[in-house]
Amino acid sequence: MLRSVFAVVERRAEHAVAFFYSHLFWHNPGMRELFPADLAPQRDRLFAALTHVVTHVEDPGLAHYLGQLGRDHRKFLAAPPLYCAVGASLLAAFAHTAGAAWTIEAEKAWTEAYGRVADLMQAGAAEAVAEGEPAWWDADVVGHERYGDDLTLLTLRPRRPYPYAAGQYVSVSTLHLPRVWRTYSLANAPRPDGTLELHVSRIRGGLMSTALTERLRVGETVRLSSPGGALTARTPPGKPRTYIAGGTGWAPVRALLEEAARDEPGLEGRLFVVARAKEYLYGRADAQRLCGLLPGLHVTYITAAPGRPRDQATERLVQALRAGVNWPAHDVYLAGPPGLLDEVSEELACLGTDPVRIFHDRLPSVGRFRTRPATRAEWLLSPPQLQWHNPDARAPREP
Ligand SMILES: NC(=O)C1=CN([C@@H]2O[C@H](COP(=O)(O)OP(=O)(O)OC[C@H]3O[C@@H](n4cnc5c(N)ncnc54)[C@H](O)[C@@H]3O)[C@@H](O)[C@H]2O)C=CC1
Repeated sequence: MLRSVFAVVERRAEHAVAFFYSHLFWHNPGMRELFPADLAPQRDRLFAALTHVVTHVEDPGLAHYLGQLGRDHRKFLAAPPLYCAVGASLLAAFAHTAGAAWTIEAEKAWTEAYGRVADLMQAGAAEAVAEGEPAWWDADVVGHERYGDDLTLLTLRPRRPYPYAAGQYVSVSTLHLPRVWRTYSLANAPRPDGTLELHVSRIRGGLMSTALTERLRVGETVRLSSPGGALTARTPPGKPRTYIAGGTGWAPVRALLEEAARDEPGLEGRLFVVARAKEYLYGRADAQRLCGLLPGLHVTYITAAPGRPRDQATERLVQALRAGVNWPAHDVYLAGPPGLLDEVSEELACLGTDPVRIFHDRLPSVGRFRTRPATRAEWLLSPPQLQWHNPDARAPREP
């Protein structure tokens, strides 16, 4: 029942989301200020979350997932009245959009489902409060280094201990863009002094990357969410592995290598560092240093040929991967732009790497939100990619 109604609503997602926010803010004008000025990215997150729920209804892990989501939603100042108001507006949007599929049974099923979702999220939030976990971590900007026009290395010092594992990412918010949160990979393994490094690539039209590059200054404070991400898997000792970093995807790979240099300096593997051009290989010196500490790691740098488009570097990378041997034995850690992740994952699967041993996160690209497909044909031709901060991977996972 839940899925059949959602299938109809999802096909009219643009319309449903527009109706949902209009309904919410019309009936609760005070709640507008809880949301960012630009609601476009929100609509994808809302449907990403709903899609996750309806596709995992029978999954026993769903309750845990919703608990984590509730914990994480504290950074949006989500309190019980918001959960009630969102539920009412969501059901109104479904009723408006689902047409003949919105029967009495459908309304009952969705009302119960939303109630359960809201209860689990609020229970997760209450648990976090009881454990003393903050809604967000304030962190002081202690370093702001520019590399060329587009790249900034930020060093942050959280004001209280920030627990995370190498390879994870964090949502960041700054007062320059109230209520906007964007994900960035943490570029270092936990350090004794608690400082964190983020690599920010300025994206054309990207609000947050531009604010962090152009407007943020040393001495200011940013907010950090709890960490998330799938690069917390670890390869069993002795198993070979490959790290592939595209652009600022170097950040989480650097963190993983830092950890490996400390815990497993004898590891055998390959490292590919890919950038659009030579001057964008900002991690080269660091990669050399880490490879010095990891003598079994063989590094290859790949850039596009001068004057060629940046994606040519990916073609070159794919050729280099094809020249490698023994792919079925390797675990692969992959980070970079979504296009690179797709091409490389596909290629590695062809080369024999077990797809469940290819670890990557899909961080949302700022400024590239497309309209969602509205018809079955559009879905088929251009399936939506669900991209959002997934907090459901906090603790380091066992391999
Ligand atoms: N944990 C992760 O996976 C991380 C992912 N990112 C993602 O990286 C992107 C920003 O990175 P930049 O440094 O600006 O990278 P970039 O735009 O300079 O790209 C670096 C390389 O990635 C490849 N690439 C880019 N777009 C591609 C496409 N559509 N198809 C095939 N290959 C493509 C190209 O080889 C390019 O030279 C954002 O999308 C961000 O979300 C950034 C940091 C961490």
